[in-house]
This record gives sequence, structure tokens and C-alpha cells, in this order.
Amino acid sequence: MSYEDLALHTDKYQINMMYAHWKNGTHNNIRVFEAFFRKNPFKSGFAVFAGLERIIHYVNHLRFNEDDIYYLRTQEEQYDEDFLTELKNFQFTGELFSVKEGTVVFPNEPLIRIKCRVFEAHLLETALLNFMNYQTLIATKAARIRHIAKDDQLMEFGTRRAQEADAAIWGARAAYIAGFDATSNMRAGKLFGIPTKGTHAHAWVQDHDSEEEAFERFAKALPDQSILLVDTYNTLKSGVPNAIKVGLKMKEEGKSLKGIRLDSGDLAYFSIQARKMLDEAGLNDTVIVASNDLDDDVITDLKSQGAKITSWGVGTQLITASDQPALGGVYKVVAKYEDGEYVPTIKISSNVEKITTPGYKKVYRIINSKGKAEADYIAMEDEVIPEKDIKLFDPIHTYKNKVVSSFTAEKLLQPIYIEGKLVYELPNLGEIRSYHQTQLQLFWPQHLRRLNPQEYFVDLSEKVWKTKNDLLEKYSL
Ligand SMILES: Nc1ncnc2c1ncn2[C@@H]1O[C@H](COP(=O)(O)OP(=O)(O)OP(=O)(O)O)[C@@H](O)[C@H]1O
Ligand SMILES: O=P(O)(O)OC[C@H]1O[C@H](OP(=O)(O)OP(=O)(O)O)[C@H](O)[C@@H]1O
Ligand SMILES: O=C(O)c1cccnc1
Repeated sequence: MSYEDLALHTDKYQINMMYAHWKNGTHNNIRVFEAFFRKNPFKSGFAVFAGLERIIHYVNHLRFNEDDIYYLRTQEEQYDEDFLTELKNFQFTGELFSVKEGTVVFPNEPLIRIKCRVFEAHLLETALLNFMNYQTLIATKAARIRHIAKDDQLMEFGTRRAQEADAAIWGARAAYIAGFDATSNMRAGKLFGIPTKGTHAHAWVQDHDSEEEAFERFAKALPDQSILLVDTYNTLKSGVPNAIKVGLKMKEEGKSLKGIRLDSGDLAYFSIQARKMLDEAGLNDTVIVASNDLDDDVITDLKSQGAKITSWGVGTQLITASDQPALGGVYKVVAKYEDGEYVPTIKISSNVEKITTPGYKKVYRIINSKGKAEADYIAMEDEVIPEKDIKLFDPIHTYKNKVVSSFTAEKLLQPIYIEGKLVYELPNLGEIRSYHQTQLQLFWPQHLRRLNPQEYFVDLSEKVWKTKNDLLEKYSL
């Protein structure tokens, strides 16, 4: 893959803060920032973390080139030349921890933690959130679709409606992580190794004198991908009968018609009728593929109507996350590193949800003796958590608590960069996809269901909880 120069892929206020720090001589102060989101998207009970690989590409290639420096000079004459020289020598020198792609994650837990010079931390914020927010959103939407599609085939068809080229390919990758089987985007296939699949468009049928001829020629050219689009003229009166004629000829030649695709009309009714017609003709192995503005809601409904569709092409609604077009992930400072110590900092808000959780922290997934996740548990980085009898309590209603006696505590944040050096071995996409499946096994179905899922708890250690409350008290006016 070729890498773009993304140093200026940031908000101007980040460069302004970098400048002001530099001017005041505070740019080398070490700070800890965390990226997290406050609310699950799509009223889901969870999200699926994605975006780390792109973040790693970004950090690895994070340099200001001559053009960038020239541009900055033209934009702000107050930027001192020595500051621009400092930018020329910029590289990430800090520490970055992250959860792995494919991890099932929840609101208000750190997904990425950065400890570095404040100068670097500011520059990274915008790009890092841009990648994490979009890819996590699409992976979560894809997981919801996979959840209801069960074992059916899912194909990602979104490129033509995606918010430009980057969204198309990284969205295809996020969808694959969360359980889609293939993408129609050949570039995504090439870059990431995602299996590619495709049928044909109406234009193919319209380009021939008859629908039957169109089907025959397509099937002859590509017997292994013979999925015929049957709705150009009349689905049940011409499309399906013509596909059956071709299917029977293929059968005589020892081949098989792989499928038909429905792309309009009542997909439940058409699929039920088409299934009958195909079965009566002995084409029991020919599958029915559907497309047309599908999403998890429509697929759920179609299944409840007994639709005979076993393969789904999903485009627009997935790639644009149309029922919630953004994940509100944020990046907040949580600690200052001063005189060898981490000093927790807090952001107070009248909106309780927006109050941050202070401190240089780590997060564990507490897994009980039955192999199920009980809660996530946020502790200070230097805290030693109990080996048994861990007390989990609701941070607001602390009387709601329980003790889990026997458990394993899995660390969610993995070291990615230490002192600016990449220490993480990037898994391949297949490994990420399988890891996501094993993640889902950890959770009870009530947390994973699509509608009104039960909340999964993200709890604080007593030390973190006390630190937060002490700071709240200190700053309460
Ligand atoms: N039986 C069904 N139950 C619920 N939703 C359905 C059913 N059949 C199709 N749909 C969905 O209803 C919507 C129909 O949209 P629309 O009216 O644009 O499609 P259409 O009638 O097939 O026309 P077009 O040719 O413009 O695609 C699509 O999202 C489709 O997936
Ligand atoms: O509906 P989506 O989930 O985005 O899936 C991709 C859609 O793209 C194609 O349609 P096309 O671009 O030719 O337009 P049309 O079928 O809407 O006319 C295809 O036939 C699907 O309907
Ligand atoms: O292969 C297909 O059928 C396809 C691909 C992209 C968009 N619509 C359909």
C-alpha cells in the first residue's frame, strides 16, 4: 500500500496548541490521553473496535514534508521559523496502547491510551479519532447485520454510495472483521486480502436482445460465478423462468447455476415464489441472493416473513451507517506526568456523562469460571488487582455490587508503541476476524441482542473511583 502524507490531516487548533506550548516552553511536558466513546451506536449493547491498523500506518509515516511546512508558513505568519523547524523534525516518540481490532468494547472504557509529549498528543487526536470512529462504527453495524443473518452469506456492496474512496475500502475491511464474507470492492480485496464476489448489473441484461441470451452468455463466460439478476423486466414471469432455462442447460453440461439475485419488489414474496420454481425445476442448489437497500432491520423483517434468501448484498445502509452516521468517540487528557508521578486530571461537566475518569489507567475484562465476561474493570496502571474475590460495583449507585470469586482478568490494552518504537506485530485480517468471533463467545446473549440489550458493566476500581470523586469534590463550586 502507498501511504499518503497525513501530517496535516488535523484540525488547525491542534497546530495552534502545539505552537502555544512551544512558545511557552511546555511542549515537552508528558501527558496521558485516552480515546473512548460514551454511547454505543445504533442502540446496540456493544461496539466492535476497528481502526488500529490505519492508526499504525498513520503514526509510522507521521512526518511534515517541505510542502506541509511551506503551507503552514502561508497560513499563519505568527508561526515562528524555529517552530516550523521543530515540526520538520517531528516524529512520534511516545507510548501508545490500544485494544485489538475486533475486540467487543463498551462505552467509557479507554480504547487507545497515549502517553507522550503534549506536542505530539495534540497532533494525533484528530486523525486517530477519524480512523477509530468511522471503522468502529462500520464494524459495529456489520456485526449487527451478521447477528441476524446467522449463517447466511453476507457481501459488502457499498462502494458506490460510500463517503468517498477511503471510506469504501476501510469500511469494507471493518465489515469483514465483523463477519461479512466478501466485498465487491476489488481494491479492498487486493489491499487487505478480503475475498471478492460479484454478480452482474441490469446493464448486462439490457445490452442483449433477450434476457435469456444475456443469462446464457454470462453463465457461459463465468459458470463459477453464475448469479443472474432476474428483475430487469418481470421477476417471476421472465427473470426466474429464463434463469431456470439456463440453469437446466448448465446442469446438462455438468455445471450448476450458482444463484439468482433479486434487487427490487417484495423480496419475501419473490424469494418464496422463486424458491418454489427453482426447486420444482430441480435446481435446489441454486441460491437466492437479495439486494436493495438492505440493513439489519429489513433483513430481520424478511426473515420473519419466511423469505428464502440465503445470501445478502448490503451496500448503502452499511457503508454509510445510515441510521447513525457517526460514532462520538472522544480523546481526553487524563493525567499529567510530573516529577516522576502521574497526576490525574478531570474534565467536569454539568452533563454527568461528559465527566471524564481521571488517571493513567488500564482496563481488564473479568471472565468468570464459566468463561463468560462479567464486567470490564478499569484500574490505575500501577494497581495490583485482586487474584480472587474482586468487588464490582456500580460507580453511581455503589450499593449495587457483587463479588466475583474465581475469574481471569484479561488486559484489553496492548502495547503498540513504546518510546516511539512499534512493538506490536500486526495480525493478518483473517486472525482479526477469528479473534472477533472468539470475543463474541465471551458474552451472554442478552448483551449481544439487537433490541433493548442488557447493559454490560464497565466498572472502576476503588482507587479510580475515589480519585474521580476526590477531584469532583475539589472542583465542585
Ligand atoms: N417483504 C419486504 N418486507 C420489508 N421490506 C422489504 C420487503 N421487500 C423489499 N423490502 C425493502 O423495501 C425497500 C423497497 O424500496 P423501493 O420501494 O425503493 O424498492 P423497489 O420497490 O424494489 O423499487 P426499485 O426498483 O426502485 O428498487 C427496500 O429497502 C427493500 O429492501
Ligand atoms: O442497495 P444497496 O444496499 O446500496 O446495494 C447495492 C445496490 O447497488 C446496485 O444498485 P444500483 O447502484 O444499480 O442502483 P439501484 O438498484 O438502486 O437502481 C445493486 O443492484 C444494489 O441494489
Ligand atoms: O455484484 C453485485 O451484484 C453488486 C456489486 C455492487 C453493487 N451492487 C451489486
